Amino acid sequence: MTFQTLDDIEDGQRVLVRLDLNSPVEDGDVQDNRRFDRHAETIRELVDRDFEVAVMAHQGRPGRDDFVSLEQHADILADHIDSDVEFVADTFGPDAIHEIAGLEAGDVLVLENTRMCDEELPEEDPEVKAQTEFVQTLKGEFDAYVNDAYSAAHRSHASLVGFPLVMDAYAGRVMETEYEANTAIAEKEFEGNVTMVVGGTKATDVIDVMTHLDEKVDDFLLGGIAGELFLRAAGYPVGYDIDDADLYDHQWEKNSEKIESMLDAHRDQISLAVDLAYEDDGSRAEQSVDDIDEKTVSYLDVGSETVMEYSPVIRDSEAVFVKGALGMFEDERFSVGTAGVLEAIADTDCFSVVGGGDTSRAIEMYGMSEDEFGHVSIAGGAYIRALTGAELVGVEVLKR
Ligand SMILES: Nc1ncnc2c1ncn2[C@@H]1O[C@H](COP(=O)(O)OP(=O)(O)OP(=O)(O)O)[C@@H](O)[C@H]1O
Ligand SMILES: O=C(O)[C@H](O)COP(=O)(O)O
Repeated sequence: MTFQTLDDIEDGQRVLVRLDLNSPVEDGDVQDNRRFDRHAETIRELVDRDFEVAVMAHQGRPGRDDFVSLEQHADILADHIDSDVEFVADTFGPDAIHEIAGLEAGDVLVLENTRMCDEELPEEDPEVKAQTEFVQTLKGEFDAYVNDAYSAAHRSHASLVGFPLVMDAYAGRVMETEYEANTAIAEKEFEGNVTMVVGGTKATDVIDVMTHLDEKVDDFLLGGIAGELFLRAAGYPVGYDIDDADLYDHQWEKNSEKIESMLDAHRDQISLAVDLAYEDDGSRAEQSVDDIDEKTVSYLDVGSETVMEYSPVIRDSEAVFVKGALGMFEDERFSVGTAGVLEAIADTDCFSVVGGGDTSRAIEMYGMSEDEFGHVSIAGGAYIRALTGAELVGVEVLKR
């Protein structure tokens, strides 16, 4: 192991712990998900070992609907560790310092959303982040820093990269497990076919992964919003915003050239949806992409014919990686694509990895279990960067 872990720290210290509790927020309600479950193991261990624990985490980004307080996260975490968790609506000001001072052995306190602190977000070098007032103030309150937020480790934000430069720093259990699994996967060689299912909402992530893995992956099966943008590049009248939606056009402007050249260079490797699903009078309806003359509805899933085409490719693969959902699976009507490919993977004995904070939620939601997959990562962006062999800044600073 290249960094210190919880095996290397003496019990009973005052620790500042960075988790990634970034979650889907529906109508203001934070949705419980696998991230709580995983991080609870780290926190439970710290509680059992009499540490005094203050938790830092982020939620959403300023300006977005999911940029909310961590008050609900503290309650959800309390359920997962089956013990009290206090919350303070302050990141590093006098209220936070007061609550931190009152911590006793086995106590857990969640500090307010780190992204409510101005010094957290701009991506800057770890050396710059280490000198912020945020880091300099909190470091004096603790004996050590623990980073468990592997899924945010691709961000050079103060709470992730500043503290390890000025404090004793350790990797939490999630950091350790995800790092080992994802690094091993990146180094693995496969003799048979390797397939990657790519979807979700983030076109840049999808292009990145396709660009870096085009030699390792034999077949890319596309869906989701990213898949629609590829259909647009292939000449279909889909993949642009209608009504007030803001999902496609800005991503198209940023990425169209890359998508077009990717499609040109790798047409044989890339499978696009042959049909798409939309809402019609409250029900699911499907349409072949060849029959779409003009986009008049929002497509929320790939169609059943697409799943029938993708499933045999998965069955014939030695390894399958998933990043991003093929549709808006949170609504059961539009879960056919995502649940269909996940079931096809679960039914074969291929090596499989499912990544993405949101996407991995579909596993239990549709009656499958984590054991049916090789590795289920709670990371999205960090997972695909790791697969491409890229270093994660939050991990690198822990190694120093
Ligand atoms: N056609 C679609 N319209 C609207 N939403 C879609 C569509 N297809 C997929 N999605 C959404 O994509 C989301 C998952 O993909 P996304 O890439 O955003 O997250 P992720 O894979 O969990 O990764 P990360 O952890 O980086 O957020 C799901 O919440 C799903 O609802
Ligand atoms: O949910 C994630 O993928 C991580 O928490 C990083 O969040 P961000 O993409 O908003 O930086």
